[in-house]
Amino acid sequence: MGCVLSRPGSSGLVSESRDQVITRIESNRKEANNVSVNKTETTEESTSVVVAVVASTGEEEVRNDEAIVDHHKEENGDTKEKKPKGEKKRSNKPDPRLSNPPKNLLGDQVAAGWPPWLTEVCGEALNGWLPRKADSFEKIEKIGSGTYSNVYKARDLVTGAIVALKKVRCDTREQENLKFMAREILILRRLNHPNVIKLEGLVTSRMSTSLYLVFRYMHHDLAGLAASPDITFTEQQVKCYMKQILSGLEHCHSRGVLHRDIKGSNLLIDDDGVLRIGDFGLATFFDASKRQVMTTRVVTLWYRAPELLHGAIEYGVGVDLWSAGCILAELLSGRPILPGRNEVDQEHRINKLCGTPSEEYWKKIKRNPNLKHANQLGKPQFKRKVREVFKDFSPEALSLVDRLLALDPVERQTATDALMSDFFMTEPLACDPSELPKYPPTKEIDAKKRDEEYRRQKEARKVQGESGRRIRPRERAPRAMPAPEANAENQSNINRMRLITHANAKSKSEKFPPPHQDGSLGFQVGSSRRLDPSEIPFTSNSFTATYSKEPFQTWSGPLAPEEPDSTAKRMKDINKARRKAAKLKGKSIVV
Ligand SMILES: Nc1ncnc2c1ncn2[C@@H]1O[C@H](COP(=O)(O)OP(=O)(O)OP(=O)(O)O)[C@@H](O)[C@H]1O
Repeated sequence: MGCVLSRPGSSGLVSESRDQVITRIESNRKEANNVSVNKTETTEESTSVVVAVVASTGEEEVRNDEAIVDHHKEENGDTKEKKPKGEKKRSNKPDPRLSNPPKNLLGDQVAAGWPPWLTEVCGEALNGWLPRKADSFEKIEKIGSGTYSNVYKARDLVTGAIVALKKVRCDTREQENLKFMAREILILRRLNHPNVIKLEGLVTSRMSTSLYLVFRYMHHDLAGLAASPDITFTEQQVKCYMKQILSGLEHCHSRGVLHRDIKGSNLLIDDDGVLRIGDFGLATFFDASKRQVMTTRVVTLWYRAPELLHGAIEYGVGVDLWSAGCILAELLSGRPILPGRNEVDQEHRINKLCGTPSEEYWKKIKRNPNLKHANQLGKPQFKRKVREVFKDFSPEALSLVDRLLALDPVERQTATDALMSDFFMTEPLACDPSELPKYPPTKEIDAKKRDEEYRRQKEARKVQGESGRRIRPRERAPRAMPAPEANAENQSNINRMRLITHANAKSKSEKFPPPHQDGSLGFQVGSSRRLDPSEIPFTSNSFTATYSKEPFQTWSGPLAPEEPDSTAKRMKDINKARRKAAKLKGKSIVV
């Protein structure tokens, strides 16, 4: 790439001046327009791109050594750029539905170093940015693994900052996948709030098919902290976390974004106690004033609102508030409150806790008329028991939990209303994030590593003929565990469904602990007894309920990267799994 200048006094990122960018763009425009999406990585670019394949943690990764350029021309989500004189004014009006940006803008972006496939799917989200190059970061270790991404801790060699690099799988043949990745980027660029993870930049190059999202490094996630046997939260700390979650949600909702996957492992926390909502992979734009049909296949099962389980295709902020209510009750009680094994079980648990939905409720929710819905007639009737089950919570906490877990989404009100509730206004007030304890690393992946190490040691002992059973630390006092993953609308979730199906043939679409592995819920491994919320010994003041001494397992996603696969094959797998599940359940399922 052409001239690269450092900008003194900036955040340390290396950038070009506007004139240089314009000159370079003009001189490269012709060449850029000839760049084809299908060119191979080894094609030589006039802008001195060197492509190297490096081995890292067993997987092959494409690393490009293109010149480093990246700057945020706008810190506050303002993507407007001044146009050179004489150039026709283009409308950069944001398009939530990712409609095509003007062709000449795409050309400029390719010239600026973005790969054409990326400009095609999310040109608008790239506005005002230039790509960072991969060799301006040094990978330290793998810290997370999601359905369609691997996350690495890395050092930004330009600024020295420690960052998280989320490597997303970008198969340019899979348009659906690209579309959802693009939506995540676009949404992240619209958001700017201390309690929402900020997309700091993108690492790619014109000829690259890989893409890294750069985020501030976050040391913990709430699922990891909550699952740690050594950590108990005080009410002040719970308030502090909840305040941050709700403030982040308030911002998302005010910008027309529904997160649709609020759960502990997506609530990232740094060493200063600041919580940021992360993983916008299932998020979507919404407009409360318009009717908008959306998928119900969102939100991890345990945190999924009843209207989604009931097939509502029109919904709003209530889905995130329900999840927030589940988290609040979980933090106060020390364990997940609605750990369903599948959708039917989840609905049943909700009914037992929140009461059977009324006729009014069914009239209100807008369900997909083309889908078969379970007949509600003849189902067991339950009375709402939220106030009984959580009777040990403080009155203010109970009142907020009761409101957030309302069956009618309208009654859940808004994040702003929740923030104004007595829970946050009465003593003990939320502590400041900086007053939260400094915790050792407690991510889900750390728990998984501990489990792997334990298994390795156990194997080694077996080989040595040692018979005595030692108790590993997490067996001593297991608490809330990270939840199973949701399935969802996008390809990544279709992939997820495939993996889940492989993991548990009985599962129609979810990954959940099978009965014999339900030790996490307070019962022995080997027991198939279900835990009813009413059986949980909740304590509101000490948050130190007694827990099972049995080992537990995390179920929040495969650690191994997925194999490349074709959409057709995936769909075949999914349909096969669905048929199998239907057979097992003895009824037909609408595919
Ligand atoms: N900014 C960050 N700092 C530190 N760790 C992070 C950061 N972002 C993500 N992680 C870790 O990586 C994991 C996976 O990230 P993320 O949830 O964004 O990916 P995903 O592919 O969408 O995952 P999933 O399939 O679970 O939804 C997280 O659970 C978290 O532990």
